[in-house]
Formats: sequence, C-alpha cells, structure tokens
Amino acid sequence: MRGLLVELGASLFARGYSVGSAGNISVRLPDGYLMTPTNSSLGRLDAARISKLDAGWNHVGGDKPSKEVFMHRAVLTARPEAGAVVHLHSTHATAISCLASPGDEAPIPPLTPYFVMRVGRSLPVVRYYRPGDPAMEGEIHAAALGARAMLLANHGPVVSGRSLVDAVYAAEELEESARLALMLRGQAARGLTPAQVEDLLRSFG
Ligand SMILES: O=C(CO)COP(=O)(O)O
Ligand SMILES: [Zn+2]
Repeated sequence: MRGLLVELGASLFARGYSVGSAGNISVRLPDGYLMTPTNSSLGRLDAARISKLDAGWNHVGGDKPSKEVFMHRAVLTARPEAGAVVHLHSTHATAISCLASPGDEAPIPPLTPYFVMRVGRSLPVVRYYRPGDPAMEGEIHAAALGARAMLLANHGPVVSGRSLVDAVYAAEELEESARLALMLRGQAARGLTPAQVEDLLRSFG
C-alpha cells in the first residue's frame, strides 16, 4: 500500500494535479490509517516516512502527518465504505471553489458519464476554513454523509473512494470535469438528463 501511495502521488504530481507541497492523501488500513506527511510533495513521497496513525487517529509512526488530519478523519468517519481520501488543489476544481456563487449542490453539472460514475450526484461546497483548522471537521463530516466528494471554498477538492485507486480516479475525473465546465461556461452546453444520470447511478453507482 505504501508503494502504491508513492506511485500514485508521483503520478498526480507529474501531471500537474498537485504542485509544491499541496494536497494530501489518506488510506484506511485494518489497524489504522496511512497519511502523507505534512509539507511533503506528492511528487517525492518516501514510503518509509509516510505517517502511520492508529485506529484512534494517534500518530504512531513515520513523519508528522498532514495538518489536514481533521479533514480526512471527517470523511473516513462519515463514509465507512471509503478506503481512501485524496485532497488536491487541482487548478480547475479550485477555480470553481472560488466562484462567488458556485451552486450549493451542483457546482459542476453532470456533463459526462464518468463524472457521475466516479464523483456521484452531489458535490457540496463547504465554506472556507484556514488549512488545518480543526473547526472544519463537523461541516466536512456532514457534507460527506451525503456525498463522495466536495469542494472546500477557496481551497480545493476532497474526494473519497472505495480504494486508493478509486479515490485517485475520482479526483482526476473531478478535475477534468471542472475543466470542461469552465470551458463550456457561457456556451449552450447539453448536460446529461436526469434520466441519464439515474441510469448511470443504477448501473455503476
Ligand atoms: O493541502 C494542504 C493543506 O490544505 C497541504 O497540507 P499538508 O502539507 O499539511 O498536508
Ligand atoms: Zn489543501
């Protein structure tokens, strides 16, 4: 699992989904959690130094965990089926999180099937909190009860998945869908119909 985390972090970084030391990833284990260390670059994670937390979220190994441990705890506690959480500052999803009126439940319309299949029906926007602020935990938990992914206002996306690979795929799909939504702004785009969305959720949800 550590090797996969290093590989996927490097892949996200190489393709520009994260820059500098932005973003963090957590993975649920049978006896606790792995988390990327604070101030680490997703592009250069060291498998041996990845933070280990026990089942009570106490730091028990590796470097000091991400300052966003509350964000990851909120999602993984709200969604027992989730195996991993990916938080990025990917450009287009973050741009949408900065819109004055992003739309509370559908800041990105259902334009393509893979957005619906990987991200789901709703994408709440959680109000701005300073990075690492423990006060965000309650609202993120509440949002995660009804959604696999969310946008943090003026910050970026938080995406969960059944597995680490699923969470990464969903984070990538969210970013590309945000890019499409911005490209199509002001144009007469044809989104998926509610019936098409329901069909996708029934078939792949
Ligand atoms: O994205 C980040 C803060 O929101 C990065 O923080 P960490 O380096 O502590 O993981
Ligand atoms: Zn962040």
